[in-house]
Amino acid sequence: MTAPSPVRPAHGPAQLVAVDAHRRACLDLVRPLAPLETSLLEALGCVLAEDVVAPWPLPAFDNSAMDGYAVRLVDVAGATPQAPVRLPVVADLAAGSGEALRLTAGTAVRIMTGAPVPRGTGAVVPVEWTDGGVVGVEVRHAPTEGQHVRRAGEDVGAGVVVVEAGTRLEPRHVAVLAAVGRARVRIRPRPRVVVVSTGSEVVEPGAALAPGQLHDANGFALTAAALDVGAQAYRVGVVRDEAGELQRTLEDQLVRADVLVTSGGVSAGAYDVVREVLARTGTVTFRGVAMQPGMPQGAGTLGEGATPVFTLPGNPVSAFVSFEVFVRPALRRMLGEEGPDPQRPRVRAVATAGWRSPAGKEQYVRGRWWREADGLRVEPVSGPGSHLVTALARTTCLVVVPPHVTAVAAGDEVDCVLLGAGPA
Ligand SMILES: Nc1nc2c(c(=O)[nH]1)N[C@H]1C(S)=C(S)[C@@H](COP(=O)(O)OP(=O)(O)OC[C@H]3O[C@@H](n4cnc5c(N)ncnc54)[C@H](O)[C@@H]3O)O[C@H]1N2
Ligand code: MOO
Repeated sequence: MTAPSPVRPAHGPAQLVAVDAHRRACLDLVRPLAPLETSLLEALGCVLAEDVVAPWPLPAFDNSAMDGYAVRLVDVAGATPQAPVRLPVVADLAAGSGEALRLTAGTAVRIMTGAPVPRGTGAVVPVEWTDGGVVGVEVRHAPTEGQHVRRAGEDVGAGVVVVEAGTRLEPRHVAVLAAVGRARVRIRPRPRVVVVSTGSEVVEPGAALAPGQLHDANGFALTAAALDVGAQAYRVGVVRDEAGELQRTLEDQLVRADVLVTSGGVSAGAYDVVREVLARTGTVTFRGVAMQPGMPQGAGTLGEGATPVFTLPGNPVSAFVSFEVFVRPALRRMLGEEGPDPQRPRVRAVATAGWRSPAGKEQYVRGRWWREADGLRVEPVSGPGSHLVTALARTTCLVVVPPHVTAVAAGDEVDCVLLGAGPA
C-alpha cells in the first residue's frame, strides 16, 4: 500500500463545473482517427471516409428477370392458351454466360434468371407461360415490350455516389459496396480503448470473495460499453491501489491505446491512486462535475503521443453514467461520427412517480420507459445511490434532471436518453 495521497480534491460545491463544459473538454482531447483502407467486413460498423461511386452501371448488362425464353415481340404477338405459338429453341443461356447472341426472327432462346439477354430480345416469356420445351417451345401468352428484362443501368448509372462519406456502415451498406465491386474501402478505424479498473478490494468475477472484496463490475461494463459504441476495446485486469503498479500499467498500455479509460481512485480517499499518479503528470485535470452520479472526473492526456485519458469514478453506476455522458461522445468523435447519437434518442416522457434531485447538479436517474396511447411514460428503477448496481439491468433510459430542478413530481414531463433498448 502506498502512503496516503498528498493530492486533495478541489471541488467544493462552488467549484463544480457544468456537465457540458466537461463534455466539451473531453471532446477537445480527441480527433477523428486518420482514415485507412480495409476489407468490407472489417469495415462494418465503421464510418466511411470516402464517397463510394458505382464505377459502371448496375445492372452492367441487360439480363433476364425470369427463367424462360427470350423472344421477339412480333413472333409471339398473338399467343394465347388456345392458339399457342411454336418457336424453335436455338440456344440455351445460363446465368454467367458471356455469349454474345443475336435473336433471329422466328426463334427463341432458353434463358435463366440473370443471364444476359440476346440482342434483339423484345421480352422474356416465363417458363410457366410455355410447355418448357428444350428443342422447341410452345408460347401460350404474349408478353409486353421489355417484360421480364432488367435493363443495364436501371439500378444506378456509372459515376453515381452509392454510399456517402460519413455513413456508418451497416450490413445494408456492405451489400451495396460489394455489389459495385469494392473489395476494400476507406474508413475511420475503430479507436483502441484500454480499460483499467483500480482498487485493491476489486477482484475478477469468478474469484471467491475475501472479506471486504467485490467483483470488477466496472472493467467489464466499460469495456462492453466501448465495444457497443464501435470501438476496439481491451480490458486490463484490476490494478491494486499502488501508485507504481498503476503507473507501470498505464505506461505499458500506451502502445496499444488510442484512449485510456480508468475507473476508481479519483475522489478524496487516502489511496486514490489514479488521481495521485496522473495529477503528477500535469496533463490530466481532475475536477468535480455538477452531476449526480459521476461527480469526480478527470480528463487529459498521457505519454509522448498525448493519448487521451478519461478517469471515471469507481462507484459502478457513476462509472456507467460517466461513460455515457463523456466517453461515448468522445469515442463517437474518434470514429468520425457527427451530430446526435442515433443510438441514444432523447425524448420527453411523463414521470409516473416523483423523486428529489440535488440543487445545482444535473441528475441522471435510471429509468424504465414505455409507450402509452398519448405518449411516453417513465418510472425510476432505483434510488440515487451510485453503488446500487443491479438496477442497471432494469434501466432502459437515463432521465436527465436539470441542475435548477430539485424535485420531480408524478405527472411532470422529463427528458430521457434512451439506451438503445426498446420499451420495457
Ligand atoms: N470524502 C469524499 N468521499 C467521496 C467523495 C467525495 O467527494 N469526498 N466522492 C464520492 C463519490 S460521489 C464517488 S462517485 C466516489 C468516487 O470514488 P473513486 O473514484 O475514488 O472510487 P473508489 O473510491 O475507488 O471506489 C468507489 C466505490 O466503488 C467501488 N468500486 C471501485 N471500483 C470498482 C469496480 N471496478 N467494480 C465495482 N465496484 C468498484 C469501490 O469498492 C467503492 O465502493 O467517491 C465517493 N467518496
Ligand atoms: O459522483 Mo458519485 O457518482 O455521486 O457516487
